[in-house]
Amino acid sequence: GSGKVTATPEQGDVEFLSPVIIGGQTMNMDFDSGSSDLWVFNTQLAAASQAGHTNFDVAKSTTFKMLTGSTFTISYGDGSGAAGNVGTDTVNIGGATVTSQAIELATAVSASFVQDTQSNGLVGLAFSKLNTVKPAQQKTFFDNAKDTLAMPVFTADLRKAAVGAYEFGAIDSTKFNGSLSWAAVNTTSGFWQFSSQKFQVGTGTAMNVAGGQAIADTGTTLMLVNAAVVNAYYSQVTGAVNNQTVGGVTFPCNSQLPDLSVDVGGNYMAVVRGDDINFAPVDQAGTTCFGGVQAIASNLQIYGDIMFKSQFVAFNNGNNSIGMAPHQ
Ligand SMILES: N#Cc1c(N)n[nH]c1N1CCCC1
Repeated sequence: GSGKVTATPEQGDVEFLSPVIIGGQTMNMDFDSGSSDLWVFNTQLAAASQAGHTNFDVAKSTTFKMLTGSTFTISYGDGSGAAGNVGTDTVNIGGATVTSQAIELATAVSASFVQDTQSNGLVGLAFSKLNTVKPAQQKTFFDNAKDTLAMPVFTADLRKAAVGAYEFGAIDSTKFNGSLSWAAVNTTSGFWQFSSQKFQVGTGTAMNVAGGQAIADTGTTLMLVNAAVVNAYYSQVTGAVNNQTVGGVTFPCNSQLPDLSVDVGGNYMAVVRGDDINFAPVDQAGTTCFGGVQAIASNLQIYGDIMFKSQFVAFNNGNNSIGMAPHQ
């Protein structure tokens, strides 16, 4: 079969939320191709952490089973994290169903998750080797579902300030222009990682990023790239400054931003629209804006939602490849 759900952007496209039915309870969750734990807000959490959230209630599920002795602890690159215990239940995402999916029940979550009351947990869609459950590591929803899907794929169709979709088991070719360009994925790191060794600012010449690698990460809001890319890009933007106070490059909100093209697997240049790189104002007057492309001090670049807003992306675990094409 296959399963399709909406992907609804939060204010400012900070993240995208999708409905997941767990033991008959519908939870709006953040699908994250950069991590591999499925964890939920639930009634074990302190009342102050539960406030404003939809909280999964084990007692209301007739199919939930505790995995006695199992725990999870996850921390993300932005310093946020969650920890708790684990059970299994039936998970239905748009019709794609797994009957015994590990459900990680947070007993502690960091402040940024508590404050984000629209999100009630994460669905990790990276490779299961990154799952944090102990003593026995658990599989992701996609790993559990893939053999029952018509095709071992899922796709991300994320749209700027508009409702998009995640689909499991099918590739909807009406959603992208032309045909998908496929790149080999190196699964060693547990991420959807591919070679990305070139970039181009606007209509300029293509430049090299030595040893450039990138991961496709729906759980990251921005695009975190090599400092050489950041410098080359913002050198073309009048008034762009590296603003330590706000923690990255800002520029005048009325800037005409160039597109940024990045190499995917050596045979496709994914064009990220300049308009999408104007992420958000940092001041009340809306005169200074924060860039959607920022530097990361590592060779592993993180292509997050800023890229997904320009590119339809297919994740293929059949032959471990990633397909991209401009949105239709
Ligand atoms: N940082 C970070 C991060 C990432 N690289 N992928 N997903 C992330 N998060 C999911 C929820 C909070 C952060």
